[in-house]
Amino acid sequence: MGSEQQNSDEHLLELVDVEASYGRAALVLRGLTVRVPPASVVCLVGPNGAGKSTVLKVASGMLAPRSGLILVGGDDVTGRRPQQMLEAGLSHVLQGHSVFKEMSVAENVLLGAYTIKDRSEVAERVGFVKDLFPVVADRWDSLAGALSGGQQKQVEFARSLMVSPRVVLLDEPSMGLDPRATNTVLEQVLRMRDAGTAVLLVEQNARRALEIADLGCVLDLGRVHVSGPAADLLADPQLGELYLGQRRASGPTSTHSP
Ligand SMILES: Nc1ncnc2c1ncn2[C@@H]1O[C@H](COP(=O)(O)OP(=O)(O)OP(=O)(O)O)[C@@H](O)[C@H]1O
Repeated sequence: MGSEQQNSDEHLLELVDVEASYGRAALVLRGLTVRVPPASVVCLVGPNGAGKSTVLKVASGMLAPRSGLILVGGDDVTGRRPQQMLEAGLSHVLQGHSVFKEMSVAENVLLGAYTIKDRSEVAERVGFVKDLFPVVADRWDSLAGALSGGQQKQVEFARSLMVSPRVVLLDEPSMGLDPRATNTVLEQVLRMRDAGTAVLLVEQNARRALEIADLGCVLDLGRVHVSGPAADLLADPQLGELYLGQRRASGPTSTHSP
């Protein structure tokens, strides 16, 4: 485990030495490096205000970095706008709920395909997301507002996959869901990965998210404090105590307060 993931040609998304702020306010990201390999779930954890959501905003072009590089498949996309980031292969599922409740599941999902002109490609993608998310297929003609919170989140996932992204950026997909719905949503995250889409995940439920992630990055004060295989982060007692809400079974209590 190290303070930074190793570089390689294999990464789909790389944020390298990124600094970012909101307007002229103080830096929120302070030289942060995060890399997402293919076919992986990379989870960002850390205390409130560490900058996790900001990493996703920078990656999707919602917030331009002050310095540093953003690479997609090795191509420099630094400074591109959200539509261009989408075209480069980065699809952002924002925090909170973004389904249009008075529209059908079908209409919500097809909103994700508005840039695709080829109708056969749209049909192919509809088939893909229906296979991946059975609830989307089963409730295709239902009003989205009639679905549970966890089901609505899967509609958002399906919408984000319509453009065949390389990496999906998921910001706290379990927010507001009960433990059972959280488990369902996180299982669907794994299905997305297994179907070929890498995932950069921010989750309030850090422990549960690391249990399903391949890699984890612990952020603190806008930097990567430590990163590595998610299982290693989970097994580290100090990280558990400081960042994952877990007390050590014995030994002195840390005085750190992240
Ligand atoms: N739109 C904004 N304008 C100004 N400051 C912002 C904005 N969004 C976030 N910030 C500030 O940036 C810092 C990092 O916020 P961010 O949401 O990225 O943290 P986070 O790690 O995702 O935290 P949380 O777990 O609470 O969502 C915080 O100090 C926050 O107040």
